[in-house]
Amino acid sequence: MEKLTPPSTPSKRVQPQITDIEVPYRLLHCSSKGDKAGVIQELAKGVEPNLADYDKRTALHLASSEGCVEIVLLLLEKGANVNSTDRWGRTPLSDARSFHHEETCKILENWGGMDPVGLDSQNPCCEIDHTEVDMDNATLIGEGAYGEVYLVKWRGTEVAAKTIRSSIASNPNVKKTFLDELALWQKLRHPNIVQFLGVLKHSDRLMFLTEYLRNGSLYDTLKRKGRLDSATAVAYALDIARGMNYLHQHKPHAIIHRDLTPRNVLQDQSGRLKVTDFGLSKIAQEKDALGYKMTGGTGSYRYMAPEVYRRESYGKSVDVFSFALIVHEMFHGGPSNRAQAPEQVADKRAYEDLRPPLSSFVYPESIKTLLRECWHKNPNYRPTFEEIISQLEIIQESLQNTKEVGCCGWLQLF
Ligand SMILES: Nc1ncnc2c1ncn2[C@@H]1O[C@H](COP(=O)(O)OP(=O)(O)OP(=O)(O)O)[C@@H](O)[C@H]1O
Repeated sequence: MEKLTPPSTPSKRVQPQITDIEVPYRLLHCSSKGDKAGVIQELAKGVEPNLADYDKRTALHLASSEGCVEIVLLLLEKGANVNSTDRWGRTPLSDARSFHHEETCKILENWGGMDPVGLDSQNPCCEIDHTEVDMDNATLIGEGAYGEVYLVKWRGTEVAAKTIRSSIASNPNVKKTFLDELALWQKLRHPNIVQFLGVLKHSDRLMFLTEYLRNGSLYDTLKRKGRLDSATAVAYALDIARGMNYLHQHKPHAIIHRDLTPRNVLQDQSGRLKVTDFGLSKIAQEKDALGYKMTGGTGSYRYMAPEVYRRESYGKSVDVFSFALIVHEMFHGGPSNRAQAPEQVADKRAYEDLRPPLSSFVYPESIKTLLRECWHKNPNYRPTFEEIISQLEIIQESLQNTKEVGCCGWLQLF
């Protein structure tokens, strides 16, 4: 399976970077472990109390999540920003509330702490009574990195039931993160986003329901059909881009998928594509034996943006990079470098700037230009999904015009 949980033995080229960044991050590690002496030591060395990790999580976020009252007080006294927000717009108070650390909440509130995502953390996931789901007649659809997926009937309607392995769900923090992600997912409504329905209550396993998409994943389609014709590929690309644009424009903070792959794009009966499983890659970031792991690595290697592989800070454009590789596969009929191990592919992309080939026969010029922009090594040069949608709409129109003109080969128009 090519799913990346942070590699235990990262590539040699990654190693020196980790060593470099791990030193100041001891403050974060000690804060999450409740090691007050360690925190005092780090602060005495001059480590900045507002130091944040790749997800912009500070020592105060971590101590608040764990309810380490003394460390929270210490950090505040040393100048930690009580309202620093992480990548998902969460403050230390949001975290303390999520884990019901009442005393910590009071301290943070006294210091002026606010909780901008309060509604998220107080609005639990929609719950479905497990007796309403007919598990006796469930059909196994498939299995992914997180668990099995079944086709079941809920109130007489066919839906997909996704189970989460007990090895993952048994960790209370991971479970909490997971339920928070689902609570966010349940608020989303978009034709190109798989609809979340609810989490099962009183079930012996952690399980949630989504709409059932009977045509399976884009991965299955490409395996079955191979290369797609240009009109279909562009229509599919537009579906994905529209779903992703909705996630990236989400307020108050953007939702980054971080694991956009052909397996996470499903097709409904009418042929429309929908994006699924966003945010779930977060639960792959389990804590290491020391209690805190400094890593940027989540998602599947084959579609991973170079900055994620190199464990640098990253933003929404990591999804644009993955999107480009998916579009490439639609024209190509699958990954171009199937024979190579996914991690090796990611390594070469990250350190040798290698990208899949763009043969002139298969790829219209306009698509080539778009792909080069989307997988640009500099994340700042990659277009937003809004810009991608505009470009794809123009390409789609040109394709339609070409069809109407009929006699000329469509390649001439690009
Ligand atoms: N809502 C759904 N409707 C229909 N089929 C689904 C649905 N969700 C998942 N599947 C199918 O179930 C299988 C397993 O899906 P799952 O999302 O668990 O893993 P994956 O996406 O294949 O891999 P990974 O977990 O590594 O991302 C896939 O073949 C997928 O097509």
